[in-house]
Amino acid sequence: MDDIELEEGVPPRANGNGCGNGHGNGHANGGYRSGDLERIREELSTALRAAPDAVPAVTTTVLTSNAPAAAAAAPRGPRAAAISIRNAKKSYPLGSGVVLDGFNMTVPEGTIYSLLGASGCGKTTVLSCVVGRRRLNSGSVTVLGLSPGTPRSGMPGPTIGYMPQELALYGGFTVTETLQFFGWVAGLAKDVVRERTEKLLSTLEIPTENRLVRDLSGGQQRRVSLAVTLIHQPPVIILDEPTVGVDPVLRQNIWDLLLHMTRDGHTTVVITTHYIEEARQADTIGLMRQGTLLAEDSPDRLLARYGCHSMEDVFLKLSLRQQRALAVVAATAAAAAADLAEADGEAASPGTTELGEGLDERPAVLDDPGLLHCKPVYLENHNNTLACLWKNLTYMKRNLVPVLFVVILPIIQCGLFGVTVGRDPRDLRLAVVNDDVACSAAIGVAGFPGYPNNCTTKNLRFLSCRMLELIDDDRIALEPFPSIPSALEAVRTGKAWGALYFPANYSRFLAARHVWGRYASDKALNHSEISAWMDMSNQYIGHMLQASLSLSVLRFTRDIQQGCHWNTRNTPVPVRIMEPVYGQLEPSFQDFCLPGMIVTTVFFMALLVTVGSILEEKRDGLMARSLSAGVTIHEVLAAHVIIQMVLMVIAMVIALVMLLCVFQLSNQGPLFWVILLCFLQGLCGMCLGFFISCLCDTDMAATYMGVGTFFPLIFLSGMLWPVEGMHYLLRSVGWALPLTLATTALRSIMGRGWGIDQPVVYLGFVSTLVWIVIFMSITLITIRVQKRIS
Ligand SMILES: Nc1ncnc2c1ncn2[C@@H]1O[C@H](COP(=O)(O)OP(=O)(O)OP(=O)(O)O)[C@@H](O)[C@H]1O
Repeated sequence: MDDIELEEGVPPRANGNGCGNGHGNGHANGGYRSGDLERIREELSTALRAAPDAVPAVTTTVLTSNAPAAAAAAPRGPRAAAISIRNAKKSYPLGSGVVLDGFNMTVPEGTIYSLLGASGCGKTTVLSCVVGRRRLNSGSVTVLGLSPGTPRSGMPGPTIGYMPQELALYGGFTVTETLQFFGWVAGLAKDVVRERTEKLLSTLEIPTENRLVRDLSGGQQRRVSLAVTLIHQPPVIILDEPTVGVDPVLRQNIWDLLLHMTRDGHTTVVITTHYIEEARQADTIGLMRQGTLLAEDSPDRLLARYGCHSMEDVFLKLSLRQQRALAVVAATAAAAAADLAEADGEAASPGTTELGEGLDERPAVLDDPGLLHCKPVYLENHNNTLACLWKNLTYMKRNLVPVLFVVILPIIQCGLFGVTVGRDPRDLRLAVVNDDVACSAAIGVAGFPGYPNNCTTKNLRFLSCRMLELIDDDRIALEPFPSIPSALEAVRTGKAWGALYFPANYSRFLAARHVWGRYASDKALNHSEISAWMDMSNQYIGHMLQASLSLSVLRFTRDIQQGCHWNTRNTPVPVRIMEPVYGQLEPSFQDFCLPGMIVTTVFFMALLVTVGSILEEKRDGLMARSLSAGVTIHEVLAAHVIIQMVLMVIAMVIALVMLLCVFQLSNQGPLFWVILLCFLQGLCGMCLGFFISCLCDTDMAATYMGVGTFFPLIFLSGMLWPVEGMHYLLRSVGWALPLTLATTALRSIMGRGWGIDQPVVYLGFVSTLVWIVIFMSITLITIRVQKRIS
């Protein structure tokens, strides 16, 4: 196994940046054997155990603005491991391949550790596991002796200051508001935040005037992000590429600041950077490639060990070595796989395990009560919800769109509903052919003689004209036609919705029909009938015209009976329509739609505003940063619930005022139950909004989900059509949905005046509450699952 050629054919670098045969690590021909690796390992272990300063010493410097760091090494004894990662393995559920593959890393307490590696090698993954944002598939991470993510570890939270790679700032906040929020979350007093803000702004050269973060340059924004990380002076600071896009002088300032902070040995910094040479200021450099740590040691020792003049060359050398090892492993027979894997492991991470072994896993500070500020911060900050509430309010102050949306949308929606839906169609044309009498000119004008004292077949006249007068109202416009074919042609060509025909001597035969009753002749019966041809292509208009004609006939019959002093109960249809128990004799479609309209408005308004505000927070890692700072997801949700509830109440009040006061739509029931049910429906919409924003990361995905739920809920809720009219399978689905029973309950409250004691009403409340619990539960479960698999 030792004979495996690990670096055959790699030419030694001849120029100044190349590596010589440094410290026994390489052969003159550039070839390395796993035996060499073994030797390197042993040397490192021996050195580590023999020398008291074997572990990277703390570099101290004075913080001077615009001055290069005067790094004065102060040799110190072995350090406790502030961060220790052992045999970490990690892959993403939706990612391709293994990201961390047996990764080991040891960060001595009170030092700066610079993690270097190519893009995509897994640096951010390592850091996010350290701060407790993600979990390893296997292996262990300890920070100050505790596992991040465990209860009371303070991680995520104030123990660690984490500057993520993405900006993760509220663009609509000023710099001071940003620091105020994160200071508040960290539990700092206002004056402490103010004092530290001043110092950080001056050190990091951030513009002090009250500029919005989004109006700063990219570099300035990154410095604000760094200031947010440092504001609470955490014992462990994790910085993911803090110097990207920063001017070299300022970059040095940032390093000076980090060196200054670690000077007393109580603050530990892990930093990733693309500027390899700047990493030489770190106490320890970890070189990472393809999910494993190739080496970790002080910069000088790395250079000396590999005989290189620059860190780039050390990295190149180790990378080639790893590549060779991996190639050999891939090409070797399966029988030797176990041995090869061992060789590969040795080649891939020389010295890392030994370095780790040389350190005490349990931080010394945990046994030293004098070093309180190095202990994990077990803050239980009950102010987080308040801080999030303040943040949401400040955000709303800067983004009035959601507020305007909540105020204006109900006005527009209810206004449009009031003026469009449910209003009876007007001026529907009916073609009339009257062969009875020539009253066409008098249609719509009360110009006929009254009923005679003695109503007989002979002296009852103009009955067709009286009938037409009773038909005519705002909804129907009668138009005379000379003949049946011409009237039918008008219907066929869409000029009229129907045609009516009064036969010759209609008045006389109708009088005979009334006077003679069951003795009336067939001729009298035939000639006393009106013929009607309707255009039924529009169901609502067709039915409305038919109903209007039938009602007119009834009214007309009563009119004759009253005019002639006959018994008014002798009607052609022996059904007496009494005053309705609930509603009106001619119910309006508007009244039918109204409850569904209110419920859906409140429900979907709350859903939209919730999804919008949470996605806004998730975008650019904003929420992730708050969570890393110690805010819990429950606190984030609680702050949103409070704000959304206020917005919802405003929207609901506007909607109800518009519908009930402005348009005077009818509500027979107690307003209290109407308001409470609407409020709960809003809450229900909000909870569905939470669920959607948990599932979706982009506005587009959320829009698809929102629209995808809108239409099924509208159609199945019974808002547009009675649920009783649906297919029986759909009916059961419809009743189970969040809006259906609530709409039915509201309809019963508003239309029948029922209270909570009626099953239909309280079932609406129960169903809404059950859906709130369901949406909240699946949201929390989703959050947990996402956390587990992230
Ligand atoms: N959420 C995720 N789902 C799936 N794959 C992911 C996810 N996050 C990262 N990866 C993948 O994991 C690998 C390591 O990513 P990571 O961000 O840790 O690399 P990095 O070294 O920090 O890169 P860079 O220097 O460019 O930021 C990459 O291949 C990346 O595509």
